[in-house]
Amino acid sequence: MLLCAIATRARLLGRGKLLLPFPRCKGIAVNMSSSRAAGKRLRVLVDMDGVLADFEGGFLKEYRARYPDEPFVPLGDRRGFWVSTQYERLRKDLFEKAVSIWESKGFFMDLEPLPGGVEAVKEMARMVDTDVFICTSPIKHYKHCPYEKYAWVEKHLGPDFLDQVILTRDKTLIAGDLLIDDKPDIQGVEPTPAWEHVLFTACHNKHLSVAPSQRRLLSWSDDWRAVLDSKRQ
Ligand SMILES: O=c1ccn([C@@H]2O[C@H](COP(=O)(O)O)[C@@H](O)[C@H]2O)c(=O)[nH]1
Ligand SMILES: [Mg+2]
Repeated sequence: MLLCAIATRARLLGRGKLLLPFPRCKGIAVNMSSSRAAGKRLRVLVDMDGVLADFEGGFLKEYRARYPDEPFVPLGDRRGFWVSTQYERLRKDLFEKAVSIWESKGFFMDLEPLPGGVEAVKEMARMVDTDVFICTSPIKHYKHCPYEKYAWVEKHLGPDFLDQVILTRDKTLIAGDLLIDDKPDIQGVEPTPAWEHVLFTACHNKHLSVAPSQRRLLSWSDDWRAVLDSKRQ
């Protein structure tokens, strides 16, 4: 109620910022960027690995360079989200070898952008009434990964985009209208996340049949603009 009253009396400033009109609050900006507060803004959460950055391709290239004599899984044979689990099935000790690749310095930084992803996110960010965030899970071996994820965003999307980065190991806690993500089952402590999960097609999930209610984005050449429009009121 109090917030409503404040919001009604406040003057809207630019992108979701309210400047309180009360003398004692002069100059205090309150962040009202949530779609609920602003009424009609669309909030899109975009995953990074497997959606913007080529995790699978980068992994296979590095793994083959480091372990040229070991068996490997061609991208066409990838099944299941966890690379490490499939390698472990190939041979037990390959689990650790797989993990050693993404725990290495430079792995996340050097991932190639997936075709069209950076351009799509930049375009989304320019759309009216649209907020876009990069929502990505860091690995627990935190020495390089979190830093390099920020560095990747700065390099490919620009320094202004650093404000839009959300690092979390539980995406169910993040509020948004859409989550574009290649992981088929996104679970966490929140049983009913606010977002609709749009499954981004990747080598490991392309064989899965999805529930009739679930939507897929086949690539960034697919009609992502229509998916966003379908969520606008
Ligand atoms: O076998 C694997 C494959 C990937 N990972 C890590 O999981 C996250 C996935 O993040 P998303 O935000 O869901 O894309 C990423 O940090 C990978 O490095 C893993 O731990 N094991
Ligand atoms: Mg992913």
